[in-house]
Amino acid sequence: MFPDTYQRDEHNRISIGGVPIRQLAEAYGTPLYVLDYATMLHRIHAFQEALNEMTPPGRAFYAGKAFLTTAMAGFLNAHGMGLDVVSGGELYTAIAAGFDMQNIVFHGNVKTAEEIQLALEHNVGYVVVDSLDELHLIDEIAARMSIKAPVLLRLTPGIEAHTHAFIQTGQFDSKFGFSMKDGIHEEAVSVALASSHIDLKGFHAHIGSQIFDEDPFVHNAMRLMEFIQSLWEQRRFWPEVLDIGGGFGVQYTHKDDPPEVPSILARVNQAVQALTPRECEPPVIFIEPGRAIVAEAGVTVYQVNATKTVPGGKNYIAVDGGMGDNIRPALYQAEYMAQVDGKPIDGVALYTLAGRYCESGDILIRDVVLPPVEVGDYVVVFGTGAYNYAMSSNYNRVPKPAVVLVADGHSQLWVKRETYQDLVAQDLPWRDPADLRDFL
Ligand SMILES: Cc1ncc(COP(=O)(O)O)c(C=O)c1O
Ligand SMILES: N[C@@H](CCCC[NH3+])C(=O)O
Repeated sequence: MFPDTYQRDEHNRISIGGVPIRQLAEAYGTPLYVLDYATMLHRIHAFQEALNEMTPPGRAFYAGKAFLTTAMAGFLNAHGMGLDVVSGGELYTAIAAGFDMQNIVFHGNVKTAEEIQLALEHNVGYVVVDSLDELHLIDEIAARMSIKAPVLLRLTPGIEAHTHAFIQTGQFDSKFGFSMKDGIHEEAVSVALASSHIDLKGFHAHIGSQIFDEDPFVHNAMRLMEFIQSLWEQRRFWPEVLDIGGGFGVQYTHKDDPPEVPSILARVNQAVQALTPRECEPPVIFIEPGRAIVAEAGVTVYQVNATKTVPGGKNYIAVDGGMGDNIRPALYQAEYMAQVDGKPIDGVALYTLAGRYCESGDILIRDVVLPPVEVGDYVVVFGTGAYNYAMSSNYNRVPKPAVVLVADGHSQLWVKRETYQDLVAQDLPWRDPADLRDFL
């Protein structure tokens, strides 16, 4: 759950990437998202090594929804990672960063005509199709552009991964993709193969997020393989690509026991080889890890604003951030671990880490054992690299924190802290509705 470069010195001062947390807090303010370069790089290399062990070698497309900025896209591109985007905004971020567009898969259960056009104009590697309506729309746009759109069809394989219900996606009644239960997936294949503007490259199935068991990943690949075997037998169609999505679990607290990615990928490889007919080449396996690359690379630094003990004995620590920068506890009852900078690691009291937002549910950590905490202390919450900044909001008109990268004793700003001026930048002043000239 800690960044790989996490250290505590003899005075219990925490540093990440060789930079003391206190120094970062003083230089950039709090709350502050800190990302460790070394951790991200190690995770990327671990995925790449495991994928290179596969025959044919697999490919990784980092899921931008976990955390994406222009600098992040540039960093991924420089290290040969592909990118999974789910909106025009994520796509535009990749374009702005000069990302290799062939190394992009474009996802999402809703893609507007403008988004599809933008993706095709920039030659994205693959568009992952979610519905028959979308397939027809892509066909129409590709026909207008006189091109063949490279697509994967997203299937829902009926695999229920054991994770929070809100982050399961593989079950038959999911809003995503073509269910493999009622034949709609076969209809989609027929439409795709009949179109002269669709190039059906393969299939995708993502079963959920924060998954700890190895088996669902392997079963997902097997379910896809059985389907393409049937396509081969019935239509002599064999795909180039099978994309098994992301979802590799990470450690947020000591209770979490993440799976071994090399073992999952070796088992997937074995299943794919075994289920490939002799006349065919095994498809290239794509994966889309998001959380597993950034979650543990990130920490959030907060400053303690107040402490109080309420009737019943509960000890609150109120910090200067909360659900605006980390919605996951409120949304999924997600659990996190925290430490206090400059204080002993052994706790003496049970605390509730409360956020600053006007919601009783804005609790970052329900129960955390910490040393005595005082106003002004810096509290570090671990494992916040994924789906924190990405899901942040301006609730209560609180500006979003800065994001800073740390490496080898240095820091580099990746996203500036929002200002009050930024908050009002898109607002227009009040105008009297009586003056209709101001209205459309
Ligand atoms: C299609 C798809 N791919 C990849 C991911 C990334 O998941 P994770 O961050 O759990 O690896 C998601 C999110 O769950 C997804 O919906
Ligand atoms: N946002 C979720 C995961 C959803 C994944 C998107 N398919 C989380 O924080 O855990």
